[in-house]
Amino acid sequence: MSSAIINGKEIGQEIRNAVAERVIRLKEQGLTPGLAVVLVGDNQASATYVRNKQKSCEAIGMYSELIKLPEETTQEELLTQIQLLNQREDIHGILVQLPLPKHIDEDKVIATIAVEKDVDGFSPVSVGKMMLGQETFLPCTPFGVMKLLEYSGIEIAGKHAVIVGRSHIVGKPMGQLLLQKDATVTYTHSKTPDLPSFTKQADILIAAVGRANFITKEHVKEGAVVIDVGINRDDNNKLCGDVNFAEVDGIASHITPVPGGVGPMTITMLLFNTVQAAENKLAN
Ligand SMILES: Nc1nc2c(c(=O)[nH]1)N[C@@H](CN(C=O)c1ccc(C(=O)N[C@@H](CCC(=O)O)C(=O)O)cc1)CN2
Ligand SMILES: [Mg+2]
Repeated sequence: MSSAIINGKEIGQEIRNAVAERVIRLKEQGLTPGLAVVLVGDNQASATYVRNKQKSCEAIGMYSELIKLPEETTQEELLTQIQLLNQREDIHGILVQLPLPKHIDEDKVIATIAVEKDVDGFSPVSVGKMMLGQETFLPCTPFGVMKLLEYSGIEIAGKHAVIVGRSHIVGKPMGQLLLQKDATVTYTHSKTPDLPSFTKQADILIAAVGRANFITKEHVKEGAVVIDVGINRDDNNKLCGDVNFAEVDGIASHITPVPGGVGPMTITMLLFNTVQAAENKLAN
C-alpha cells in the first residue's frame, strides 16, 4: 500500500486563507502588513523564491517591497539598507534572502535585523528565544513542518524524531521545536557513522541534508512519518528532495512530496509571521 501523502500545497492554502482574514482585520484598523525582501546578487533560484514571496504577499492583500542590490554590494551598504528598513513604519517584516554573496558576513547581516521585524526567525535573539521556549518568530521551514504534522493529525509527544542535517535554518531549530512538543530527538549529520542504524529508529524522520535521493528504503522504519525538506536537482535536472520517494513510498505511513510538501509551507509561514509582526505593532 502507498504511503499517505502530506500535501503542503493544500495545508499551506488553508493556513494562507486564515492569514488573509487577519490581513482584512488589520486593514480595517488602518494597517497594511508590509514585508521587505532584500535580494543581493544574481542567484536565479533566490530570484524565483523572492518573486514567489512577493506574489504570495500580494495575493492576500499585504504590501511587499523588493530591495534588489547588485552582487558587488558591500557589507556596509547592505547593513545601511537594513537599518533604514528597521526604522520604516510601513515595514513590519524584513527578510534577507540567503545565500548572500561570499564577501558578505551573513551572521552580521542577520543580526542587524530588528528582532520585532525578523520574520525569518534567524537572528541570534530570535533563535535564543526559541531555544528558551519564549514567544518569538519561528524559522519558516521548521515552523511549516510543525504545521504539516499538526494538520495531518500526527502525534509528536513520546515519539522518536531523528533529524538528518544540522543547518541553522532547518535541522537545528527543527529538533528544538519537536523537543518542545515532547518528542525524543536525535540529531544526525553528514559525519554520523552508520546513519541507517539511527534513522531506522525514527518514528518521525526529518531529511534536511541537501543531497538528492539520499534517504533510501534502508534508512526508514515501517510506518515512520517521513518529512523531506530537501530541494535538489537530480541528474536530469528535475527537482527532487533528499528522500528517494519511489523507494520509501509504501514503507512510510506518511510522506511529503517534493515539490508540494514542505516548500509551500516555508512561504506560508513567512506570511503568517509577517501578519503576526503587524498585529504585534498594533498591540504595542
Ligand atoms: N531568508 C531566507 N532564505 C532562504 C530560506 C528562507 O526561509 N529564508 N529558505 C530557502 C529558500 N526558500 C525560501 O526562501 C524556499 C525554497 C523552496 C520553496 C518552495 O516552495 N519549493 C517548492 C518548489 C519550488 C520549485 O519549483 O523550485 C516545493 O518544494 O514545492 C519555497 C521557499 C533558502 N533561502
Ligand atoms: Mg558568506
